[in-house]
Amino acid sequence: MKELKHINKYFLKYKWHLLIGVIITIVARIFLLFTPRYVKEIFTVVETYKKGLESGNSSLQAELALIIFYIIGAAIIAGILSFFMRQTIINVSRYIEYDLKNEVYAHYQKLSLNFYKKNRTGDLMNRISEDVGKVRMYVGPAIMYSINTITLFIIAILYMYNEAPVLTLYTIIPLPILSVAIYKLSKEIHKRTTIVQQYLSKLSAFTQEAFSGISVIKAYGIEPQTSANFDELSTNSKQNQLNLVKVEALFFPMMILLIGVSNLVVIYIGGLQYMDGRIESLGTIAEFIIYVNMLTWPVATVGWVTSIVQQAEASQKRINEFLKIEPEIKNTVEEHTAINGDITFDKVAFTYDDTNVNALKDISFSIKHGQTLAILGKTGAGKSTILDLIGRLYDIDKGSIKVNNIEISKHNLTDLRNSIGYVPQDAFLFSDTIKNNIKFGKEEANDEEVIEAAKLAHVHKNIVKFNNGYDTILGERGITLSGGQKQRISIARALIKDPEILLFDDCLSAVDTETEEKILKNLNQVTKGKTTIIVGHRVSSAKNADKIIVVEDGRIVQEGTHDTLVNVDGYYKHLYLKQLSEKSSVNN
Ligand SMILES: Nc1ncnc2c1ncn2[C@@H]1O[C@H](COP(=O)(O)OP(=O)(O)OP(=O)(O)O)[C@@H](O)[C@H]1O
Repeated sequence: MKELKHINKYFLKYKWHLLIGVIITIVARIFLLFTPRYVKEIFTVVETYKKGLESGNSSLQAELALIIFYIIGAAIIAGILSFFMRQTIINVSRYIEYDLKNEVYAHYQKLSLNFYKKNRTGDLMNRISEDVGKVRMYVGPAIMYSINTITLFIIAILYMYNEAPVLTLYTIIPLPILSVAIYKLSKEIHKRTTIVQQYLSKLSAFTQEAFSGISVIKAYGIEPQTSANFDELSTNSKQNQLNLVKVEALFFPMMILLIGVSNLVVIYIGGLQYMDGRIESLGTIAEFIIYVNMLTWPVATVGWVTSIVQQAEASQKRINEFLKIEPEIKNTVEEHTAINGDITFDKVAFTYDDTNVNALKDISFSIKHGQTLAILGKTGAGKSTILDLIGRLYDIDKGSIKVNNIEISKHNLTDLRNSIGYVPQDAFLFSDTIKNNIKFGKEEANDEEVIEAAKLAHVHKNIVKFNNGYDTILGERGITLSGGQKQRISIARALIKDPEILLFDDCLSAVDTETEEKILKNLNQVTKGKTTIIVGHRVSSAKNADKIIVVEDGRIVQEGTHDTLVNVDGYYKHLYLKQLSEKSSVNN
């Protein structure tokens, strides 16, 4: 129960709902327990009548009618109260499920990128859905059935003991056996459920990845292998489900057997006692048979509830594992910090935790507010890493990064990120309209602003050609768009934000050089007064920059402007000449 302590704060939040639920449950059980007593009453009335103590038939009918009326009345009241019992306790479990899901989701969002690299998406999804669902079972049904059992047990045993103490003893003897048997069975069910759960987790992680990468799977024609892998996983999953069903199937037969045995005990011992005259009325035996049947299910639920609690504990443990993870990147400054866009890197070194790749070894440069910096270099040189560090997606190991002459860790993290318009290398679009994808950069933007941003990113003409224009829904990851269109929508998203700092990570790689020139020309206008960093592989995207740096293996190997760098031997001049000759060969 250590892990489930986490839920206590929610119990406290909904304490009044729960208290009302508990009271209703108790009252409902009291009404339910009227039935066996009235059944005994019926026997007594009939027996008394038969003994000829009653004077007339009509009185017997009237008395029986009254008792039946009471039984029906008590059953209706117990039914109505049971409805409200569920409406309170089960509703609370749904509220807590909702709160817990939101808590986990909000926490996921705070966690750093490293967390997402270390954990598979399917696993994250499972913990927020399946595991939270299991914890709900503890919050709702487990608590409801426990109160139910305790109340029913106390009241019923009191009534029974009062009526026939010895018979009570014999009646309840089989119940602990039932409880222990169900507990053992539930434990086995739990063990097998955990295995089923693990396989479901693997299956959903696999499926999620396969569908995200469906275009690659199709392009490589590896559907048969993927299907075979899926088949293997789902066969294992099915086998485990069958193993589970086998033990689950024992549950009801075992209960029916024990109820049968208990009934026989009541009839046999009750019969003997009736013959001995220790029990006055046969009604007592009927009453006890109803008690036995009423108590069997709650007693069985003791084992079942124990298993629910164990499962919830295991699930909450998995949830807590994630909730305990502290975000690596923390906002340490609550007050707002102004950002105008001066950026300085001083001897920055950075190693990715998960791969141990020392991506940046010694990077120093500075760029003033309103200037443009271009970063070039071979693939894997560390260019994207530099951009990620400006947005503080990771914290550096050595050196310092300052924005506005203040260490970035001393900036309010939200302000820092809000001041950045970032266009990633891999444009990600949500399954939503084009308009909303662009407005993602500025939710309150109006249609004119959206169109303006799309025009600047040179994608407006493409969008209006779609039947639904800006309201065109994009498939998952925008698969209905070309790579270049996706990149340009991603650029529009950054531009509409009108941020102080614009970071373009090789975001024109999928557009032709002609469109690139047009976009760059537009960018020249928009980026006036903003600090802009363009990462690329083409000289065309760097030549107008105020400063160019060439990165190689995590270090700056060249620094200058286009005019200075084309005159020095090195990567930039080489690239320039190569791209110049490619261009002239295309023109010829
Ligand atoms: N998220 C990450 N986790 C671990 N290692 C990473 C991660 N991103 C990049 N790396 C590694 O860090 C090094 C620098 O990568 P980076 O993406 O910064 O290079 P780049 O210059 O932008 O390359 P490209 O031009 O291909 O985009 C590479 O060796 C890469 O494998």
